[in-house]
Amino acid sequence: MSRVDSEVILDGLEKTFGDTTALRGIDLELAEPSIVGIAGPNGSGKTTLLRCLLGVETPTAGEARIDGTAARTLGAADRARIGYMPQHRALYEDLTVRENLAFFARLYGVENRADAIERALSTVSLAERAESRIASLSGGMIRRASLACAFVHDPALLVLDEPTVGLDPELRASMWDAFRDRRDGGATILVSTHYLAEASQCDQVLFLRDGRVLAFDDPESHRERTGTNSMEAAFLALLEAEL
Ligand SMILES: Nc1ncnc2c1ncn2[C@@H]1O[C@H](COP(=O)(O)OP(=O)(O)OP(=O)(O)O)[C@@H](O)[C@H]1O
Repeated sequence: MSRVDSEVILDGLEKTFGDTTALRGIDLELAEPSIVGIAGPNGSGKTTLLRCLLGVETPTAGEARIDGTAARTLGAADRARIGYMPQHRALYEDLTVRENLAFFARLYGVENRADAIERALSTVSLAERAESRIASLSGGMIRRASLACAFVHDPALLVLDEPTVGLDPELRASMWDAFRDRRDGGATILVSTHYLAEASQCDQVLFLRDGRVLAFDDPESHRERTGTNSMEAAFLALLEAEL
């Protein structure tokens, strides 16, 4: 599949749920393939930001655009260029890993499905369990299967909501290798995390707090600007500077 880089724009994105304000005016522009971490404490707005970007949540004000198209008006062809791994399980538990992958490949109109499925299985090192039903897998294997389903159509934009939560260090490292592979192949990857140490593996990190952008930069610049030597310390310094 020939791929054109994906352009992502968040323009004054605001979202309220009743009395709760989840996003308070988020601006972001991404034009180059990169891994962008969305980091912040529980409830800071990470999932809401990603859901607005995907068009499954309608912003109260502002707009998210992918390649110039407002997220809430994305059509089937636009969606076929996007891969999404939600925070919660979204696979068919009674189907095998391979059957789930075949379902998503068909949904996205992948032409050479058998090859695409093998590639996705090997990316997440799950080929040996391809014929296992999802319900019989460990939590870590299910997360890898979810990631494979988000990858199977070789999307230009990948949106991953806490993809490594609950995984052991070895599995996490292999997931990050898979993200870098995709980035090197031209994809833009937005990945939310509340593990700040992990955020240092991103090309750029957007720190969120209470629905606001505290800072957006590459990890080294975050550390330099705050005079710290870890992402946790950088985030704490940014929080203190705000108080
Ligand atoms: N559908 C909803 N209805 C009401 N409030 C919501 C809804 N979705 C999110 N919120 C609220 O919006 C705020 C941001 O939530 P969000 O899930 O985006 O945060 P998060 O940074 O992803 O959190 P976590 O790290 O816990 O996943 C929270 O106060 C949350 O309770």
